[in-house]
Amino acid sequence: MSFKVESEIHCCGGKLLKLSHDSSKTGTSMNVNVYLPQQFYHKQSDKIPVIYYLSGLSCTPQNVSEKAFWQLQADRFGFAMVFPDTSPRGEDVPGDPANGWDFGLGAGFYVNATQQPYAKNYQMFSYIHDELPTVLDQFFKNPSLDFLDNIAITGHSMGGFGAIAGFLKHYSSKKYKSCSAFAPIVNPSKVPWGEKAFGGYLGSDAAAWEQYDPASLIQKVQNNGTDRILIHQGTSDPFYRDQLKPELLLESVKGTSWEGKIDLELVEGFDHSYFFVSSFVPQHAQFHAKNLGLI
Ligand SMILES: N[C@@H](CCC(=O)N[C@@H](CSC=O)C(=O)NCC(=O)O)C(=O)O
Repeated sequence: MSFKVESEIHCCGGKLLKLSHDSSKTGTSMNVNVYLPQQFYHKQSDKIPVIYYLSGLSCTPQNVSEKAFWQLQADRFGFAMVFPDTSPRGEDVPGDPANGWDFGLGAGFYVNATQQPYAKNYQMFSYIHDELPTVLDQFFKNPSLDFLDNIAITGHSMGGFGAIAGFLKHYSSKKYKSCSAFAPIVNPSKVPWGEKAFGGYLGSDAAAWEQYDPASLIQKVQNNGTDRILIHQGTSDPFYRDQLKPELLLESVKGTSWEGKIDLELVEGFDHSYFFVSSFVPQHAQFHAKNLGLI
């Protein structure tokens, strides 16, 4: 499995690599950006952990690379960042019949579609959590970079959903050392964006939806330790009350081992944009750096 290096850009103290590769899971070429921090180039670290950042609806890997300022934090703590794309793309990849931006191209929702015509390409869960880390590890073949073991996951909006779902679905194997999210869709089965995506990709079977819905998943996994999930949500986010509803996650964990372990920070006046995301990236970086053993 080989990546094409589309460009290599000096950024902060390290480099942003814009890569593409043929994915066996999606059957398409996939774009992914990787930031390697200054510690990688100056050999200040033995093993550099990786944070996977899942972007939101309509995004490519460029939005976060250009507007979230993760690179400064990566240099500060010594982790690398992986910014995957949000869906398969290409002329033969089916999109939204309604031509919306909340389904189809740019809106893969990080699930494995079971419904036609999406099942062939929209295998984003397997792509993100299995194929991508493996092929990155094989491509870089560098013992200083840890794409597989000491890793964390975060994301924004649809990507916040994808991060929490992926973290919880792999919780028994502790695949991800920590999880955080910016304005995530926490209960997709109950909101319009999620109903449209799950209906289209997974069909009408409620059990299939529950398999990915953080508000259901979290009730089935036992938190025996000190794990916490960090979430920031802007109070002026236009999607807060209809699509995101972070309070539903707090409700769902009442009486479970996760009660009191979801740190939901409501931040007054912030919206849904990358002005919001970038404002709280330093806090999320510190949270993950601690869980990844960097501080
Ligand atoms: N493209 C749409 C706006 C869609 C939008 O707001 N997307 C958010 C994520 S929403 C949840 O998943 C986003 O991150 N946009 C990218 C950005 O750079 O801000 C439109 O044009 O209205």
